[in-house]
Amino acid sequence: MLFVMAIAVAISGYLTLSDSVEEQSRLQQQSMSPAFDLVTQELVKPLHTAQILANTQTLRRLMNAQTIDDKALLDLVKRMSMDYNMDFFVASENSRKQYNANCSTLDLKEGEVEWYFRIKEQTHNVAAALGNRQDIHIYFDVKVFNDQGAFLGFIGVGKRLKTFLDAFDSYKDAFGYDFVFVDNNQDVVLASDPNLLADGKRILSVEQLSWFQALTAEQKLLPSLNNIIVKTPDYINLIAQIDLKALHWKLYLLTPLSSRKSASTDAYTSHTSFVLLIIFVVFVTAHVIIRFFERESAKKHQLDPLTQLHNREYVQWRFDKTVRANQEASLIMVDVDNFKRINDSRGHNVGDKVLVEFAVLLQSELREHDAIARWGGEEFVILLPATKLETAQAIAQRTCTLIAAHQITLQDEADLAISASFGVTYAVKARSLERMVKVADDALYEAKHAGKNCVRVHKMN
Ligand SMILES: Nc1nc2c(ncn2[C@@H]2O[C@H](COP(=O)(O)OP(=O)(O)OP(=O)(O)O)[C@@H](O)[C@H]2O)c(=O)[nH]1
Repeated sequence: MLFVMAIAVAISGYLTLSDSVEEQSRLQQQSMSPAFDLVTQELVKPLHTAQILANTQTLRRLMNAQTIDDKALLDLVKRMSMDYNMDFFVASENSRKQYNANCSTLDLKEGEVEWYFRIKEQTHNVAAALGNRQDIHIYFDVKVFNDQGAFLGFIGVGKRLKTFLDAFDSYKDAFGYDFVFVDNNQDVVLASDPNLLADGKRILSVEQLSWFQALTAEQKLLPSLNNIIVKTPDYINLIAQIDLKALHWKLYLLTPLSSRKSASTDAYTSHTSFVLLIIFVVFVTAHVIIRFFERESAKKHQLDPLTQLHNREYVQWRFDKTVRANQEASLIMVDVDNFKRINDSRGHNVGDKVLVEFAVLLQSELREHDAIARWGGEEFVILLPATKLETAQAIAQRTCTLIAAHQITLQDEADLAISASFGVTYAVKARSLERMVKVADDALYEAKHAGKNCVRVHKMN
């Protein structure tokens, strides 16, 4: 049983391992793909659209005019916003005005509109900034140039982040991961942890985050942290990194391994229980079957304590084999004559001795494949499989003669002569032992009535 249990645990371990690897890949796949989709849909797409529009001739022509046609530019912004279903704006260097999708304009005054003058000075042509603190938005600003490369202003798109953050929150609930957007200065610009959200006053560097600090010096220098596992005293995280090249941003997705651990533990528990249950059922079934066969076998092999002959069960078992083999069979019932008188006159012990010697005499005339049993009292049954009636009758007759000629020698007593009566029957196809015994018994009864010490034959109907 211990061996079986050890195998069970080993199988379970193997199944769990392969399952947990599958489970982990599946979880990773499951948890990452919606995040990638979300980033593409909510962030990369608006950014790319703004980049394409920055190069359109109509926009560049309107923005390149010395005197900006405010109405025409507002119309264009409105049309682009409707066409792409995004809120675009244009900030013009020549008019120092911002043209919004809702047809409003805003003067771009130095000292008041900080982003315009800051991003204008940056070398990158694309910038992203968080704004509108009450309903947080991300703004992508793409520089627009004329054919000569002179700076004309920006085309920008504002993306409301509430949907983005809500979606991330639901993924966080489902998969437990966190995200952190980091700009080219390694500053955290956007994160699922509200405490990390840049608020304009306090900008955190990614290097201040506990998981980043837990990385080795070599890992920190790697171009990508994809598939790096990082351990802090509180958690173990798997990192996935997406580079938003246009913005020079990186997105880190942190998936806690604890949820995977529990998935693996669950898989292990369920497999072990399943395998143990199967082992238990197999064990109990095997036990019951073995016990059944042991009992059957014990019954078959139980010998009569006095004569050492087999019992009825053994004859039944041999008879069933004959039936299965579709064989003919003969059957002889034998009964010691006047046995009561022997018992009464010579005592029970002598009666026993007679039965023992009688059994030996019966066997002496039988063949290897014949089956003999003590049927009860002084009555015996002999099954002769694959034996014709004539042969069985001849065997019965020989045995009858042998017994009648035999003298039982007794200590301090005169020898004792015995005889027996025989009833024989035969079946072309053995079907029912009970039936054959009944017919043979009838023949035996006839032999007794015919004066005993003789053989009688009754054929089966
Ligand atoms: N000594 C001894 N006697 C037994 C044993 N089993 C049964 N008997 C006795 O065998 C006797 C059988 O007697 P009956 O059935 O009248 O048969 P019978 O005297 O042989 O008469 P017939 O069969 O007509 O020849 C009974 O007295 C039983 O008590 C046994 O194991 N040992």
